[in-house]
Amino acid sequence: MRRWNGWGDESDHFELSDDARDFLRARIGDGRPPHDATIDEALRGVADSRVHAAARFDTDPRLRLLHARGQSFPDWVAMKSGRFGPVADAVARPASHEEAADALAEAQKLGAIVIPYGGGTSVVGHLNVPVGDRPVVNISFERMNRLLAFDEKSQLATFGAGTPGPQIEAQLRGHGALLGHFPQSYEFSTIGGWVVTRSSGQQSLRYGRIENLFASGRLLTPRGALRIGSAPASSAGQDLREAVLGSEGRLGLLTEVTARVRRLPASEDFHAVFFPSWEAGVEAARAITQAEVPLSMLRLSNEIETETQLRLAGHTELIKWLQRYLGMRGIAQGQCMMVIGASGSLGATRRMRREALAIAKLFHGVHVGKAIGKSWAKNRFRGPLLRNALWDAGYAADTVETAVNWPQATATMRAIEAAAREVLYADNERMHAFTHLSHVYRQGCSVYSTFVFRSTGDPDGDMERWRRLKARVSTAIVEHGGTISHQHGVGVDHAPYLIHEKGELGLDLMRAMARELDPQQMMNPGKLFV
Ligand SMILES: Cc1cc2nc3c(=O)[nH]c(=O)nc-3n(C[C@H](O)[C@H](O)[C@H](O)COP(=O)(O)OP(=O)(O)OC[C@H]3O[C@@H](n4cnc5c(N)ncnc54)[C@H](O)[C@@H]3O)c2cc1C
Repeated sequence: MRRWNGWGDESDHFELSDDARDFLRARIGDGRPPHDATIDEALRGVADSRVHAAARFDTDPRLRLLHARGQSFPDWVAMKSGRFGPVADAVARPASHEEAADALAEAQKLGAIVIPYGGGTSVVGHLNVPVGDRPVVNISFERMNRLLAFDEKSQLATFGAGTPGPQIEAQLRGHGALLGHFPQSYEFSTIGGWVVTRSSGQQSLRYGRIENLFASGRLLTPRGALRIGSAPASSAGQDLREAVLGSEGRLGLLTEVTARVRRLPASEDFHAVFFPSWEAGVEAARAITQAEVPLSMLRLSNEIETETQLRLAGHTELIKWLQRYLGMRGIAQGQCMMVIGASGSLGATRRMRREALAIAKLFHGVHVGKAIGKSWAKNRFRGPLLRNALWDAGYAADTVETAVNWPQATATMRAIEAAAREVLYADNERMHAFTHLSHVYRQGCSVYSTFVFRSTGDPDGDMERWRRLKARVSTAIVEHGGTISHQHGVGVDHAPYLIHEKGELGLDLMRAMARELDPQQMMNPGKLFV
């Protein structure tokens, strides 16, 4: 069963080894283990529903609670403390496009606000329930989780919008196909959620971001249904798929998604390369990308992330061997790890790897073989479980991400980390901040930073710290010309910064589109823009 107040399945744990605990203690001090609320305590805070249970809506308090939050830092503090804040008055769980249309019509009759719910993995407050006089309902897509159509010749697959990653790939495998969209939240996030948040998977270098995979879909707006996209390409005016991508539930319910799929690759492998410095690694990443080596992924960790990953992974013997080997090859302090992935036919995979490694060598990259890459691939969806273990040990964690042009990559990374560290100086506390580049483009790359700090032991104290952190790092991002989000979307947490990239007129255009399709402003108000 999925954890109600954390990440992952309840049976799935990521233990912090003694070495990992020592490492954190040395970096930021002893953690302060929290006192978490039980679900019964949390349920006591759920207000009575303001709507009567109706054909499509269930008012069960537990169900409402389980749909009330995502995975952002404020969501975690709310779930862990049991102080959820407002929850929706009812939840509908349609099993088809038609049932979703009925639920939307019923919500309209109730004069309710609708918050669409995919997998609940939002990390920016997309699912927050607003306070106000209007009732609020969740329309959740968890029952719309099937492959509905498969067009072998066109390589198109249509899914119910609530289909999560593993179910997508399992159903496609039977047709010898794959989608190849692997966000780290893959186990729980859904294809509908991916489209409306403009998600990016770990192997987007080969498979593309969700905007490249989204061929067409069905959108139920309060003003009626829209079919979007279909032809392989079109010059017939503006592409309405672009309006749906990133719409964050503001335009309506995306009920079905037709995605461009591929044949399953015959071979796939991941290799690790170590660089003597971050700067060498970034230049190698840029050179490999601009040489258009068709890798499936490339991820470069900075010095601190490299050390943190190796220490928290707990493979003591492998790491000793690695350090001896790297030492002999002249790589010691400041080492940065790059993981590259290649997928395709056996021959193509080998060729890509050879080409990438040859370029890496020009920047003094040392190839250390498959073991680390293999372990990264095996554990790539397990990383977020660490957040549970950190929390239990008294440490809080959060992340930010952006994308910038290549010349800004290093300065942005350093500025984000410096801003995060400065936040805690006033409290006489230390921040453990580390970064990687994981999505690379010819023009630039994403920059993804993680922060670990000691919990204050008090939900209000943690939130106060987080607000300062979020404000400082978001400001550092916009000052460096970065987007406020490369992959997580806007929600409420990033909304104040959207103006920097869209401008007033651009925001007006977005608001106008929502007004046109949703005149009663019932669809997820307060998210993306106000
Ligand atoms: C541990 C972790 C790792 C993550 N890693 C990545 C990553 O690698 N890449 C990445 O891109 N993101 C990542 N995310 C962020 C998150 O998974 C994505 O934003 C994801 O796309 C959200 O999908 P979801 O189905 O969970 O949507 P939800 O969280 O349920 O909803 C997100 C927003 O979409 C709306 N929505 C959802 N479904 C529909 C629908 N069918 N119609 C209309 N509106 C809808 C909701 O109203 C809400 O506004 C991560 C999150 C976590 C917690």
